[in-house]
Amino acid sequence: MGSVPKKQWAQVVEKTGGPVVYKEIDVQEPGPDEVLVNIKYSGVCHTDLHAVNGDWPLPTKLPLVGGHEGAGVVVAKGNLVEDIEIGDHAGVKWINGSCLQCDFCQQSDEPLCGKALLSGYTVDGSFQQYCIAKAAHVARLHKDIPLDAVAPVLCAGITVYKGLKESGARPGQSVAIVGAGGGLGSLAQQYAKAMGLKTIAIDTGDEKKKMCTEQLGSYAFVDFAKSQNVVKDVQAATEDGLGPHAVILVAVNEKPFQQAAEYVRPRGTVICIGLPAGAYLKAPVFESVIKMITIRGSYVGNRKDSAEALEFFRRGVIKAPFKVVGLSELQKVYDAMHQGQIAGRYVVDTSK
Ligand SMILES: NC(=O)c1ccc[n+]([C@@H]2O[C@H](COP(=O)([O-])OP(=O)(O)OC[C@H]3O[C@@H](n4cnc5c(N)ncnc54)[C@H](O)[C@@H]3O)[C@@H](O)[C@H]2O)c1
Ligand SMILES: [Zn+2]
Ligand SMILES: [Zn+2]
Repeated sequence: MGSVPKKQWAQVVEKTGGPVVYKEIDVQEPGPDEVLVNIKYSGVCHTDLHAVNGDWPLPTKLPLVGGHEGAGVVVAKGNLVEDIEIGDHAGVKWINGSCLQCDFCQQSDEPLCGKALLSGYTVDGSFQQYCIAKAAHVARLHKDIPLDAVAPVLCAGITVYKGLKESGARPGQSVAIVGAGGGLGSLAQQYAKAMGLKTIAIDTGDEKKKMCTEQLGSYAFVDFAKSQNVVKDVQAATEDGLGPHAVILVAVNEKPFQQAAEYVRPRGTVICIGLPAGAYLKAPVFESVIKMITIRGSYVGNRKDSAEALEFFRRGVIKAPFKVVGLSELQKVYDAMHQGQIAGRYVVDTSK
């Protein structure tokens, strides 16, 4: 493997509940259809915190190296890999690999593949310096793309871009982004803007309000913690008071999943993306029927969605705030995320 070291630094979940342990571990060798990516930067997604806490009905591998927004350079590849070269820039996504043969893979619904490998969940992810992924699934990154800024696009960006497409919202229409101040939410506002949509941001606190309205392009902000009536306030924020055409739910609490159907516009669509632990969706049957509301789930994106979302970013129309800290400080990022204190995204630099 040439210049690839035998040992590397990683953040390891040794037991569910954490904390993560920063330590030296072995570098693995890629299999025949895999590449080894020298991760330079990795975004920290709330999913990584769900994985540490073990709060989803899907067990993680243990010990686990989390992370699934890894941007870096290909340093080794298996002998079956022909369309990506050593030295190319690549991104490790949530979908680390899929069978490419099943009903879903054949129809490019790779996230639905029953054999999908999940980076930082069922296989080791990007919170290490050298990460393995299936060559078919690593994102191809142009060399003019900065590896720190692009990291959050590899999950958050792809996911919200896909969710906006699934919503069917058209240019000129309005979309409520619920959880707008977080990683997915901040990128959702930027993708929506680039797609010609108007956004209403819903989250809490002055820092997030300022970011959403002054930096990310939302024309209105509803503070869910201060509002006496979120449903009324969201509807009132639309021009005719009838509510937004679509709602993108990226919040980490159950409440908004039980409110969105009430304020979405007749004929509107509620897209569920956030995955709060143990939560249930709720919608009034009467209003949902007579308003002809659609409620649907949206789960990351396929390879084409990923390439499209990355192309928006490469063109310079997506700019979301992020802060860089060393990989060694990952636990501090989790603590802040747990408190809901992060506006935008944290990205870890694997060299420190
Ligand atoms: N479906 C998918 O494919 C997919 C992909 C990636 C992440 N996710 C999930 O999306 C969620 C968000 O991830 P993230 O990394 O953006 O998290 P984050 O912690 O960066 O942001 C979550 C935001 O939700 C806000 N929030 C909490 N309660 C709220 C409420 N009642 N109303 C409005 N906003 C509220 C928080 O203040 C925070 O700003 C997580 O559950 C994550 O696992 C899903
Ligand atoms: Zn993610
Ligand atoms: Zn498959």
